[in-house]
Amino acid sequence: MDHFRYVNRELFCEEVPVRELAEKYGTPLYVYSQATLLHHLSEIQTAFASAKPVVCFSIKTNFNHHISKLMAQHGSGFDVTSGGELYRALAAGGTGDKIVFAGVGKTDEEMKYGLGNNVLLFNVESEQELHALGAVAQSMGKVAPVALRVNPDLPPKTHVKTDTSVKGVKFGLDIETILDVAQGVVGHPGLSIVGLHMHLGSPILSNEPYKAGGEKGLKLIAELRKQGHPIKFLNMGGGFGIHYRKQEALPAKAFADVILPIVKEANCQLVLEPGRFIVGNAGILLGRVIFTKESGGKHYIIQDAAMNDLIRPTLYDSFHRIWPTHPAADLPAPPEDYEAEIPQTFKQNVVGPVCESGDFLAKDRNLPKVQRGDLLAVFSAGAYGMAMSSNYNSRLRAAEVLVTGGKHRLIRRRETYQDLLAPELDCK
Ligand SMILES: Cc1ncc(COP(=O)(O)O)c(C=O)c1O
Ligand SMILES: N[C@@H](CCCC[NH3+])C(=O)O
Repeated sequence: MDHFRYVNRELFCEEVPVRELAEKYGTPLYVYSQATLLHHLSEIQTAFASAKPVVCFSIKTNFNHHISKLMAQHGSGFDVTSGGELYRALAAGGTGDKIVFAGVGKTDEEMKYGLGNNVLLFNVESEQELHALGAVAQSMGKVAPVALRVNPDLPPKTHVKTDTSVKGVKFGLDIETILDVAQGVVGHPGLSIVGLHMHLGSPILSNEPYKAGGEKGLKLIAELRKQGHPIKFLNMGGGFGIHYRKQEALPAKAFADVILPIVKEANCQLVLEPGRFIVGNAGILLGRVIFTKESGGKHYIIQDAAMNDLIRPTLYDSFHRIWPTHPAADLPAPPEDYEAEIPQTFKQNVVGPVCESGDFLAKDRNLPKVQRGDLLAVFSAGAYGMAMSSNYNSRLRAAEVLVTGGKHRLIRRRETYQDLLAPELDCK
């Protein structure tokens, strides 16, 4: 469910017309619906309730402090992948017992930071990391709780740049070598191998990979226990897909249907690391049309949201629905099928002002004619949108607004020109 809908040809977020938000806070602007966020978190909590999972919101998808606080207040823990993310998780009220620390390149300092805050699990991705973590833990008089991350070597599931469980990616321990690595640390005084972790890729639109990965995991857990490792946790990661193009994603229950029997058979505590599923459809990006032009036979809409605000189309050729916030009387709300003939539309490229040919939000998209000053909504932008934004071209990062019911509040102010220079001016 999401709470962005057209009423009388005007786009609302919950009970607020988004035009009001653009007028008050300016553009480009990220707008989030609190009801959608909490609905998706609770959909996961409910679907997996019988296993009493530790749900760790993957903070990399959207690290806004106010969103993290909402997550913590509603029972979520955090999946973090850097010292900075751990800092944010703790600042939002997260506690170590519900934090998992992932990442292929944790530094000694980051390991110390995690150990000092008693994180639930370190998801360990290589033999060197395992030994380094053991040494750091010993130097602190601690034992590090470890979930070994396995790369279960499954067929491709998603975009080549975001598939994390095919052979040859940098993530996890190869399924062929993980048991040897585990054997090498039996009895290590600084390590306790208490879990198995996998994160298959993102976004995934089928539950089959979770079944296949989980079944491989079951065999590994049995072998690890034979080696003497007290495996208590099965962390199935994140990756649950969302609706980008149309109603194409599975409900959380479909993932629970395949994961719950595996966790039961493994006799483990389930850990999950969903990100996109919770926040992806809870956010839109608003851009205002600056100019339109024709060039080389193509029609361009140049608006003020660019690749530095939302890099997913540039990076992965990702599809985000885009539609005017005030479509004309005879235009529908965003169409189900942009490839089909839509009356009064023609193929246009939606681009930003950045000096790169790759700066686009949509290519050859059926869209109606727009004018200077019109507002466009880019849908499903709540995950990996603001989080992957940058100051490229010295553009100011967008503001973020959270809507709940008929109320709205700024949760990140727009950057200023002074913000751009500040870290440099700190260096005299
Ligand atoms: C280890 C790990 N866990 C969780 C996630 C979150 O994935 P998603 O946002 O698709 O749920 C990611 C990102 O893909 C990840 O790398
Ligand atoms: N950042 C990606 C997915 C990678 C997830 C991180 N492991 C996206 O925008 O879809």
